[in-house]
Amino acid sequence: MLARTSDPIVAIATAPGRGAVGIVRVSGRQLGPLVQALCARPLKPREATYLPFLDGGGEPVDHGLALYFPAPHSFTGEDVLELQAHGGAVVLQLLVARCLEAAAEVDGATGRARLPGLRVAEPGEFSQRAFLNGKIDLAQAEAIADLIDASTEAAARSAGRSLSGAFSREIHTLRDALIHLRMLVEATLDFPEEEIDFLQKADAVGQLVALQAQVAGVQQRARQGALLREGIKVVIAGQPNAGKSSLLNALAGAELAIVSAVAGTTRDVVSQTIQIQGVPLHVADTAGLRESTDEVEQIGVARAWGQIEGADAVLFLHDLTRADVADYAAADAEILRLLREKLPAGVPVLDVWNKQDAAPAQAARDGIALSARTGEGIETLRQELLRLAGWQAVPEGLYLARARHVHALAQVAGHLAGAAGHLAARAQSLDLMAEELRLAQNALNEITGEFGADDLLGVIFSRFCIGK
Ligand SMILES: Nc1nc2c(c(=O)[nH]1)N(C=O)[C@@H](CNc1ccc(C(=O)N[C@@H](CCC(=O)O)C(=O)O)cc1)CN2
Ligand SMILES: Nc1nc2c(ncn2[C@@H]2O[C@H](COP(=O)(O)OP(=O)(O)OP(=O)(O)O)[C@@H](O)[C@H]2O)c(=O)[nH]1
Ligand SMILES: [Mg+2]
Repeated sequence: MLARTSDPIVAIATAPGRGAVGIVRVSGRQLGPLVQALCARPLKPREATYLPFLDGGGEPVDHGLALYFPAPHSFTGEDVLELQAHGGAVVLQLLVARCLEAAAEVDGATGRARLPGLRVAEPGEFSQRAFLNGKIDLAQAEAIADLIDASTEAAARSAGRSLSGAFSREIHTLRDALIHLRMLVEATLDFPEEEIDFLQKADAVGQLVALQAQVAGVQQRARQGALLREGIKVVIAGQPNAGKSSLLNALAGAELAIVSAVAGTTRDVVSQTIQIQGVPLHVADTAGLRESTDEVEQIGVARAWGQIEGADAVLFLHDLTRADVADYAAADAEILRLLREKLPAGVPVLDVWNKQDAAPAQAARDGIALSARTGEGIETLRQELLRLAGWQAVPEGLYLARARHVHALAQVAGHLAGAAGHLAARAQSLDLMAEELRLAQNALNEITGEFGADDLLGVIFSRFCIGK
């Protein structure tokens, strides 16, 4: 649950650990008396002032820059005080403690506490206030967290674009077109005798078709953005000694997993996130799949299946030097049968033929032939992985969307399809069409948070880091 939104709050805004500068930030309704206690003078709005930050005895805790942003012209929309101090864990803790202490002190001028109720902020609470005070919408607030968490340049750039409001503006454009259509339909419902004429004249069908196309476009870019943010999980599976660990190492460009000629080397799952054109791929190397009497190996095989069941794509690795041996091929066929049985529909299984360097020239096989040892064919595999992930390298206009946004857009598309059905059926079901359009708008509004349940907000903001 989120804490009370009216309390003044304080937190260290910079990353934990040592740094040249560290910032303590306070947000609340009336910070003047607190400023007086800490800085011993009033601060000019939005101007950096170098001064000592004072403790209760008038001694400096640190010397730094104080910044005061009077409401509503601040990040949160409330009064904000920033103490930009030296970046040490202890000095910043001392400053937070000093803020709490000064807030509780009685102000000589008023006879009341300087800042009643000041408390340490919950994670995400500064951004939550910015949202509640209309400084940013929900999609932008999420973009702040995504920008901070971005692990690739492409992810950071598209989060920056969402933060600037580009994603929200597209959602607003869709919403405006939707509202226009709703007005048309609702007006027709109010004047039933003119119905056909009205909708035809305004080309309601054309408007709806155009809107569906726009939603499809945004959906596509949001899906790509979600991919950039979340990536996909790729599991390397196959018989012992196929070269699974060698392949993980080749993809990662590092000796992460133990490679040996002993069949059954890998037992624990070894996972690594690699990037291909900025798309994060979470790759897992697993134990070779075979019947075993070794207890530890059995556990390894069970873990491998556990990984496979959670995969977005499986690389089924085969040893080309043994692919024509009847027993080997039969074991592969059995593994494939189990893969099909255990994998949800739609999860691709890509055949990868390893040890091409050591295999005699072969007839072409479905899938990709490569050598984890020499690196031959690895680039082809990387491109194929991008394709499997659904990456289409849209060069411009990506937003770092979340699964939540993709889901909401799918709902919008579903309701619009419903509306189109009712529109085709005409008079009998115009009220049903109106309802579908209303539901479509609700789903759109959920993205920017202009309509949304409190629990949804709680989930989003509680995942922020403290002080954000
Ligand atoms: N020192 C510091 N750097 C920071 C932040 C901060 O809080 N403190 N931010 C925190 O995340 C980000 C910047 N976000 C901010 C957003 C709005 C305003 C602000 O003062 N807005 C006013 C005035 C706008 C204007 O002059 O154009 C407003 O919206 O009315 C400040 C910071 C990144 N860098
Ligand atoms: N010639 C050749 N040998 C390879 C290649 N890839 C792997 N090997 C060798 O095949 C053997 C097994 O490689 P690993 O990567 O340990 O195989 P694995 O599939 O992880 O095996 P388990 O962990 O036991 O299931 C090692 O001796 C590797 O050096 C390759 O592309 N060419
Ligand atoms: Mg291995």
